Amino acid sequence: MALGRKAGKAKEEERTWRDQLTALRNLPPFFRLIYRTSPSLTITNIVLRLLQSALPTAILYVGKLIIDEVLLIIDGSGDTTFLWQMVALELLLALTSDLLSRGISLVDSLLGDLYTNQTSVDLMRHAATLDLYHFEDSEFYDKMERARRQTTSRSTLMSQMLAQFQSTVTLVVLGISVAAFNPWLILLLVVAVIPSFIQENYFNQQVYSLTRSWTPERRELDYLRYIGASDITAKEVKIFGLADFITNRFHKLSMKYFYANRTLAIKRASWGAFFSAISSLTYYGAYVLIIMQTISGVITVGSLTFLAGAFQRMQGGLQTILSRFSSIGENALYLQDLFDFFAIRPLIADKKGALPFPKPIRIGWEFQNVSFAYPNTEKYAIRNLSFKLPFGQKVALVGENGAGKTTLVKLLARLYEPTEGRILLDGRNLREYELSSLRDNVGVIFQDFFRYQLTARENIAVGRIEEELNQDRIEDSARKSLAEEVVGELEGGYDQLLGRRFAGAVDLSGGQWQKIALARAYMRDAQLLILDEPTSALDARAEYEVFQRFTALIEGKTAVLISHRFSTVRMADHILFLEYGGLVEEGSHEELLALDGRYAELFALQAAGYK
Ligand SMILES: Nc1ncnc2c1ncn2[C@@H]1O[C@H](COP(=O)(O)OP(=O)(O)OP(=O)(O)O)[C@@H](O)[C@H]1O
Repeated sequence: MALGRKAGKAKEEERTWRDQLTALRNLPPFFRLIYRTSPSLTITNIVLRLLQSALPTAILYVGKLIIDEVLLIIDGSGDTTFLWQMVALELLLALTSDLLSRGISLVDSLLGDLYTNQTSVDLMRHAATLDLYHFEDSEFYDKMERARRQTTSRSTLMSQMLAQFQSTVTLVVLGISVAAFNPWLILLLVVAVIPSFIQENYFNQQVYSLTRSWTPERRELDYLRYIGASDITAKEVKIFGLADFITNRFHKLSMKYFYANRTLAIKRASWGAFFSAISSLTYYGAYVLIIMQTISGVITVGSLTFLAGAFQRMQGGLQTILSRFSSIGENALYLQDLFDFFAIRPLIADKKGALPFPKPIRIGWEFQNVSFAYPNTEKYAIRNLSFKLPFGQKVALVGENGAGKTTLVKLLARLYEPTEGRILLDGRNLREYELSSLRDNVGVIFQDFFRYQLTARENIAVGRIEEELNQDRIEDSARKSLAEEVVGELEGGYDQLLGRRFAGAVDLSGGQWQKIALARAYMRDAQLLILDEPTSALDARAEYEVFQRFTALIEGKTAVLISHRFSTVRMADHILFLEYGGLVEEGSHEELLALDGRYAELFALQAAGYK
């Protein structure tokens, strides 16, 4: 079944000649990208290559003049001064050619590095504009993975394009001079090279199809390599003895890919050898032709060396141009992946004439019959949810695992949009507000907040990174979130590198990390602050203290708290009890206890645990 699917997929991925030719239209925008990276280096590159492209013909021609002159001198009618002048000229040309080649490869590599950096930056910038919808879609990951690979390998395409231009000019110059002696040689050349070009092209397409159809597996291989040897997984891998499981899985999958690749490589090599033999045959055919013309006195011995040399160079040159052409076509196909990625547009974006976020908020939020299902799922994570969140209120969301609390928060922060129903803010749909000003005014600390392997200061400053240098604000936030005592114990204080990945870094306990992450909420200073269980690793007393401070310190702002601890939850003005994505009870702690429903039941259960 899986195999059948794979075969079907490979077919679907198969690229035709037409696709490859169509992909060539990616070259002009690609060239513009290169030019934009550095106009001066691009122009220098072209000028150097243009100069270099005339040199092979010139060197061969001077060689011909030298041999003819030597023969004349032997016969007694030559000009020795002219001969030495020509030898000196050839030396000069050879030196220039060497210098130009080195210049070209230097400019190529500088331009290539700049291009790689620039594309990586563009890629990161673009990825940052996309929605969570995209990041939860495996097809998107495949696309991003393919595009990411393009950032480094596409600088080769750049050199290829420029080299192609150079080789073509060289070939035209050589072709004109050879045709002046014997036009048939050109025909022979074409016969020698075209079939091998066709086979080359065919195999390039096959390789592309194979690589492309294996993207998910290659992603899996990368993933296995990562979990097999990473600071984050090392603990579990050891405890559960997973090393063999991971390496075996990696080995099996990588060998499958190897076999698929090997078959193709063998076929390619065999056909390649066959067509090379044809090329050699035609070269010797042309050689015989030129020798016979020399013997019969039609051309001089100097011309013989010129033509034999020029023919060989042209054959090599044409072969390179054609195979490079198919490799450019293939690379241009890969380039399509990069452009496809850049063409992905965020689904959540500003409408025309989007409104600035209200400052201050007057009324607050209202969920009207909101339902939401995650992409590619049928199941609703939020169902027909209606409630009001008045500005200034402290609301707690309660419910068992999977009840929809985090999802509700994501909707409130507009990381997702409701599938049905609407969310109003001050009477207007949340969609009508500018996304950037919304993000500025809504701060969320998630339960799975990220532990940046950066300094303590930076870990706090990410809450509002523009204030990275505002030490007072950072210290103030740390004080409020109880992170101050954590930082106080660090040898390097705020400059201490955290985590395990880099030298000199110090790792923190789960609770200490949470205190640091909570400081981000105070850095943020938004009108709506949401804490989605970032306190679960704190001991009961610390969590109580954190929330008590939190509600007191953000007086006048709206807060949404998620916690499984009722001692914390009861501090909220209003509590929403969610079950299966729907609202089942709401009210203050006392009201909900009096109701004696689901909330009271869970509260009693937890209280019993402490008795
Ligand atoms: N990215 C996702 N893609 C698909 N389904 C998801 C995704 N995230 C959550 N879900 C599903 O949506 C439902 C609600 O999940 P949510 O994370 O909102 O629950 P929660 O109340 O925050 O749970 P917990 O207390 O465990 O944090 C669950 O059934 C979950 O399986």
